[in-house]
Amino acid sequence: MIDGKTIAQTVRARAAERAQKLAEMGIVPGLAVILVGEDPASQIYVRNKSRAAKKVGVQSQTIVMPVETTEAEVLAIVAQLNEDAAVDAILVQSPLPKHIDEEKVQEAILPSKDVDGFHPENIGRLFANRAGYYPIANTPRGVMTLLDATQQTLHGKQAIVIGRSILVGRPMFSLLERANMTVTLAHRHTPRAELRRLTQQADVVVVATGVPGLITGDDLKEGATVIDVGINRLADGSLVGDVDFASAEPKAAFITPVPGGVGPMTIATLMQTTVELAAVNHGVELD
Ligand SMILES: NC(=O)C1=CN([C@@H]2O[C@H](COP(=O)(O)OP(=O)(O)OC[C@H]3O[C@@H](n4cnc5c(N)ncnc54)[C@H](OP(=O)(O)O)[C@@H]3O)[C@@H](O)[C@H]2O)C=CC1
Ligand SMILES: Nc1nc(=O)c2c([nH]1)NC[C@@H]1CN(c3ccc(C(=O)N[C@@H](CCC(=O)O)C(=O)O)cc3)C=[N+]21
Repeated sequence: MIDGKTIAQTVRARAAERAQKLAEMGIVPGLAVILVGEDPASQIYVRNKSRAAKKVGVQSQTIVMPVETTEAEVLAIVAQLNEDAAVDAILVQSPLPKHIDEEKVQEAILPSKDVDGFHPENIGRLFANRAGYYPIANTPRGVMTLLDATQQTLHGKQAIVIGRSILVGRPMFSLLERANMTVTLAHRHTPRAELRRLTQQADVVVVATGVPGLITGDDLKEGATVIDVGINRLADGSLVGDVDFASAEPKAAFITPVPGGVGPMTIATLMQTTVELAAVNHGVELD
């Protein structure tokens, strides 16, 4: 079992240390989160994020807007936060209500404050494997930290990423490719039988679809590493991932639970990125 909570704690402690260093220079890392409407996964995220920010020494504010908010109103808030020197990092919760063009909002955020790494400029840098600092989406970045913690060799091995969103799947693909893995990117058009054939060959399986129980033990190779990104709230109120944990766990060498796996890592990595952006934006070099 990959203990996301413990690894997240280590990342958070390191972020707190760096935030402390910045505080000594009079710099308090600032994070602004915009939440429009009510998405269950986003609400969990917002709640846990505020708690973590307090512990790390990040000044966080959450701007909650009703579901009928217009695109112009969201863009106006983004413009205001872009100008605000106390804000180093801006996060607009995804998904936005359907009447708002999400891409337009993502492109309105200054690339230097783009804590999700959604801006095409930052995505392009990641995809092109550019050197230098730029923000990378926190969930896939956190997954790389979890994989690191398993201390296995990734290069030359096979990985499959299921799901291709800009939030998880696409940056995950780039990061695994950057680790010199051979990566397959699967999605809704991947035929079920083919998906199974591909996952059965993979050393690392990352599932980010929002489909509970999509991957079971029968889909996996013996000794695979299974990363379950999915967060699904069932009718009975329980929280489950996209992997059928009971059947997958005996087959896997390493597996992340839900809750307690990727979720806490996302939060910790968000704190890490916020502190990094604060340093970069103030021209401070952190060790
Ligand atoms: N733990 C964490 O920190 C985080 C968890 N999440 C969770 O991860 C999940 C995915 O999030 P996100 O990427 O934003 O979701 P999206 O809905 O944006 O994307 C889902 C992706 O899964 C693919 N997909 C859907 N159904 C299937 C299927 N049956 N077979 C293969 N592929 C499929 C879709 O394919 P197509 O492109 O063809 O439509 C799409 O690419 C959600 O449960 C979300 O709540 C998200 C972010 C962080
Ligand atoms: N712009 C944007 N960036 C995101 O990164 C983003 C987003 N929008 N929209 C929603 C999804 C979802 N997401 C989660 C992060 C952490 C937990 C989390 O903390 N999970 C814990 C908590 C469980 C609980 O509290 O019950 C766990 O899995 O153990 C959940 C969900 C980030 N997302």
